[in-house]
Amino acid sequence: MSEQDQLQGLRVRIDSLDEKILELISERARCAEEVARVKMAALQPGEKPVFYRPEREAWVLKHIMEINPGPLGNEEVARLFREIMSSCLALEHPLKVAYLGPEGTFTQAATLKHFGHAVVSQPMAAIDEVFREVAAGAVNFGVVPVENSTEGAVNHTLDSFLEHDLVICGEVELRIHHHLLVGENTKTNKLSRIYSHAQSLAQCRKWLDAHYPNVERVAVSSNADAAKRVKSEWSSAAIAGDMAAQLYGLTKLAEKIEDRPDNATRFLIIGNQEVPPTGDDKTSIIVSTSNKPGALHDLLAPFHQNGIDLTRIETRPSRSGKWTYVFFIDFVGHQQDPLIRQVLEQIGQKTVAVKVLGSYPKAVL
Ligand SMILES: O=C(O)C(=O)C[C@]1(C(=O)O)C=C[C@@H](O)C=C1
Repeated sequence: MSEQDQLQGLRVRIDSLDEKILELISERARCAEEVARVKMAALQPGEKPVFYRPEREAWVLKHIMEINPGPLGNEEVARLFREIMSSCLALEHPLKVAYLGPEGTFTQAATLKHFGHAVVSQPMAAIDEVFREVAAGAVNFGVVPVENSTEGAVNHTLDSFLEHDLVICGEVELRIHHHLLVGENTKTNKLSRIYSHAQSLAQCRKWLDAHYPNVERVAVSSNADAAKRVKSEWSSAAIAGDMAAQLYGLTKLAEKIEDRPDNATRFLIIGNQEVPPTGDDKTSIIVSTSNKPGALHDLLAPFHQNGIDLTRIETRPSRSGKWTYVFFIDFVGHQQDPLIRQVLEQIGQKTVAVKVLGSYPKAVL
């Protein structure tokens, strides 16, 4: 059989499979519409419907990865189902999500990775604004960066939790690849400035020392802002990611220039909704202790005694007194698990105050 005939035969098969896939996706979407009707019908007077169910979404994605027969990889199939669910949810009720902008930031990429492309995403100028939009009910959820594997905690986010009463509903992790970007008119042999966010400059410090030791490094409010400036300046370059490069039509002079190849940032989804357990959850708490010797040891002992995995501990000034501190602690488990309840009670007896920021499914994608 000629190549042409073979291709013709395979394409006929693909067309027929696409039609079946479309039929099944449409049937799934009709099911989601039915789910929305059931949720609405079950509402008590004054109760608001909850369309977005992070615990269910985590289960669906994990299940798909478990039964994936290949040849597509697990991440690839999960990404496809992520988008199908995103569209189904938009049929039920379009979600509004605020993120740390401007457009083209890694936080926008994290938002789309977590919620899919069918959400209505709104860029905010600062982390605190994301918190305020969610608290005011202007959006359903917010997405903010909380820690980077190279540079550590994002203090603005931690501090905002001290000022707002919001719940952590999820987490998402994003591999961060930085590129050196230039515009069409950039004279690449005459670079005098490299713009980027301070954290990104820090994440590429060694690479910059080796390749551009004498070029001024200018910290700006975001990587997307850096990319925007470069468009109109012939002697500047920016360090930013793929989304910003695409958005501003820049080309890569050098790719993946981050000093650590495993550079990743963790983002939190903030909202007003408590998330039920999935069996594979994390919990985040804020604790303030008295300022006396052994206080931190007393605080951590119940975790150790009960075999609970701490995944992170961070200290910040409490803002309510000089030299007093609060601890942000993340650990494995859900606040409704009996063992975790017991640990939280024990901690409550030993500390000045404990506040649970939320229990949420571990990042799946
Ligand atoms: O199971 C639900 O509660 C749904 O609303 C359906 C569905 C889905 O498409 O599978 C859609 C949105 C939710 O966030 C979770 C799952």
